[in-house]
Amino acid sequence: MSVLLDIRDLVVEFPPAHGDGPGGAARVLHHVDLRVGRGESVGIVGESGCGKSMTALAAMGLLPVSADVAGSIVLDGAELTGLGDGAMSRIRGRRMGMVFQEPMSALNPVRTIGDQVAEGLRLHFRLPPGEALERAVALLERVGLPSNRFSPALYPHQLSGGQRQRVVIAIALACGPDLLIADEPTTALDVTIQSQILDLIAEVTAEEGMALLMISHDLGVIAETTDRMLVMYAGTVVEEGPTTEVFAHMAHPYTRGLFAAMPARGLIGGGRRLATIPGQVPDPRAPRVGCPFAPRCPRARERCRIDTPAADPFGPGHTVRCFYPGREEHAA
Ligand SMILES: Nc1ncnc2c1ncn2[C@@H]1O[C@H](COP(=O)(O)OP(=O)(O)OP(=O)(O)O)[C@@H](O)[C@H]1O
Repeated sequence: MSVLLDIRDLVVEFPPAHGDGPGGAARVLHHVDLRVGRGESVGIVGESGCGKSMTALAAMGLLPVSADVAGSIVLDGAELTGLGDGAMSRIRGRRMGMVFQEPMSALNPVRTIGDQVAEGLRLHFRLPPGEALERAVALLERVGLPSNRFSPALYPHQLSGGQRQRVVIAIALACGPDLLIADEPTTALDVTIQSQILDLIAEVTAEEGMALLMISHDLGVIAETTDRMLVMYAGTVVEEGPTTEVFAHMAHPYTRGLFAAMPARGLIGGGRRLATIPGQVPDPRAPRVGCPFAPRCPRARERCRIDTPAADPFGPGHTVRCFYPGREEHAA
C-alpha cells in the first residue's frame, strides 16, 4: 500500500506566554511519526490533552500561529510544512476532508445546506452554481439526506445534530479528497445516533477508497472504524499496530488502562464499575525524564523513571514504547 500521509519526527511547542509562571516552552508533540496508506483507516486514541488534535491540526496546516513546528508532513509526496495559507487552503477541502466534533461550528448558520455543500465544488472545480447545487443534492442524498425530505434550501438550525453532521460529511466528500480526517466526530451526538454516523463514515470512505484518520478518546470508536491504531500519551505515540492485533495483545500499561476505563457498549450505568487511570497527564512545560507514563504506571520500576523507552517491536506490525510490555505475568 503506498503512503498517502507521512508525518515524521513531528515536534510541536508553544513558547511560554506572559503570566505562565515558571517553566519553559510547552512541548505538546514529542517526535510523532504517523503514516496513513492510501485507502487505509488509521485511528489515534488517548485521553484529553494527549496531542491527538494537535497531530490532526498539524496535518491540516491548522495549528495556531504561535506554535513552533519541526519535522516533516508529506501528503502524496508533497511537503506541507512551510506552505503558506493560500497553498494550504487549496489542499484542504480538495485533498483532505475534515469532520469535527461540533457540526454547528463547522457550518455557517445563515447559509443553506445546499449552498454550503456546493461551495467546495464552485471553489475548487469552478463548477457553475446550478451544476454545483445539483451535485450537492446528490451528495446530501448519499449521506442519508434525500431531497424529498431534506431540501437543499434548509438551514442548519432546521436539522438535528446527527443530520448536521451528515451535512458536514457531505461537505468533506464534495471534492473527492484522498483523506478524511475525523476528530471526535460523534462525541457531541446522542448515543443512538453515534453508531449511525460512524457507519456512514466507514461506508463512504470504503466506497470511495478514501483513507481515514479517525481521532477519538473512545477505544470503541477506534475498534469499529480503523485498520490500524496509534495510542498517544502526553504527546508521544506509546503503542501502534493493526487494530485487531493491538486489541488482542495490548502491550502498553496505558492502553490497558484505557481499555479498563471503557464502558461496555449497552451496559452504561448497569455494567461493571469502570476503572479510571489514577493520576494526571504530565505538564507539557515540565522537562521530560524517563517514560512519561511512569508516574501513573502500576508496573513502573526504577529504570522507567530514568530512561526513555524506544518504540520496540511487540508483534506483527505492532510496536510499543515500554520496558515491561504485555500482560502482568509476562512483565517480570
Ligand atoms: N495554544 C496553546 N498553547 C499551549 N498549549 C496548548 C495550546 N493549545 C493546546 N495546547 C496543549 O496541547 C496539548 C495537546 O492538546 P490536544 O488538543 O492535541 O489534545 P487532545 O488529545 O486532542 O485532547 P482533546 O480531546 O481534549 O482535544 C494539551 O496539553 C493542551 O493543553
